[in-house]
Amino acid sequence: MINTSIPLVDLHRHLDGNVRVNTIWELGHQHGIALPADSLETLAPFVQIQGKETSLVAFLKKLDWMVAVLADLDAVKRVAYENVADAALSGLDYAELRFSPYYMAMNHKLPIEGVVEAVIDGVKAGLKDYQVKINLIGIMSRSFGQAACTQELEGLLAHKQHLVAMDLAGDELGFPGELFNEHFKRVRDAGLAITAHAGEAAGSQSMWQAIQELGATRIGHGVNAIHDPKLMEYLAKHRIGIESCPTSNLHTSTVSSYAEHPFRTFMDAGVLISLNTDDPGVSAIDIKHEYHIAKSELGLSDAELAQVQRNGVEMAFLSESERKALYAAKA
Ligand SMILES: O=c1[nH]cnc2c1ncn2[C@@H]1O[C@H](CO)[C@@H](O)[C@H]1O
Ligand SMILES: [Zn+2]
Repeated sequence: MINTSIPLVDLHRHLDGNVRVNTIWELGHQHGIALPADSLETLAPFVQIQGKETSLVAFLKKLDWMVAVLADLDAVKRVAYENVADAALSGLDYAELRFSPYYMAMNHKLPIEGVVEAVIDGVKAGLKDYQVKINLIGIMSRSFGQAACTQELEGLLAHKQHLVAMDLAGDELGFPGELFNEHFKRVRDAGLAITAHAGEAAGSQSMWQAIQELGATRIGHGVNAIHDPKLMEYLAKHRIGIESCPTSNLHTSTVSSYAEHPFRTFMDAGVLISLNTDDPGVSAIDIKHEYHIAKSELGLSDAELAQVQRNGVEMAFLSESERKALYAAKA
């Protein structure tokens, strides 16, 4: 199912949506933070999806316990370290880990720039112990409004040499992309690439906005493009990559079943599309699960899965020489 001669990548993976249940438990106890359950087994349903949620916003609440236990910068560093370990142990050759420092900092009033530094440190430490290539993407969490995103942007730009791109995540319906045009002008001026969550809770208009106004060259989810033939054509022609996360789309009720997921529609329209996990800790999945689902539920053949694997490498925020090196390591 996974072609071992092609690099396996995950380009859409929230570091702060992938905190181990055991780590939430340990950090909670270490820092005297009241948790909603008195055992590991009973804690899991508070942080992992059981069945599915009714909306994106309901889904996003599951991440709140993951950041509630980030009581100090060591906790942030630990979570970043474990994310590198999890990526390597799940068989990935390359992962782009994205994180929202404002969201990670807010419960315990940590310094935003300090959180960015702790994530970078934790990833560095992880790379000493595990074999995987990692790049970081900074997130602006739109759910906290424009001013919070300005603070978040500034904390991230202070360390822009450690980032490959910036993203906009959170409540897409409540906080449309137009509110963040100025923020993304600064991102473009800083020379970083841009991806944005769009067409997940809102319609195709949100994707046009992300592409034409924010400057996105990749789109997270993009599910709702299929209702807009002009957009589908545009995506294919301009090689705008769709970072698809089928299980997350089911868990947020963006699609009502795997059978209704439009992954195949994108492929048939010649759109560049890859498979990703989104919030592996919340969805309790790994990348292999998504390839398994793509085969068994989305109906992709092994040849199509190989194409999806290659699409991921093509979409990655890597230089051409890094892309070649990734392929060479598998040959
Ligand atoms: O599927 C998703 N759609 C939109 N936003 C998301 C998703 N998963 C996580 N976040 C958001 O990303 C930030 C943490 O990295 C938080 O703002 C969280 O709400
Ligand atoms: Zn996401």
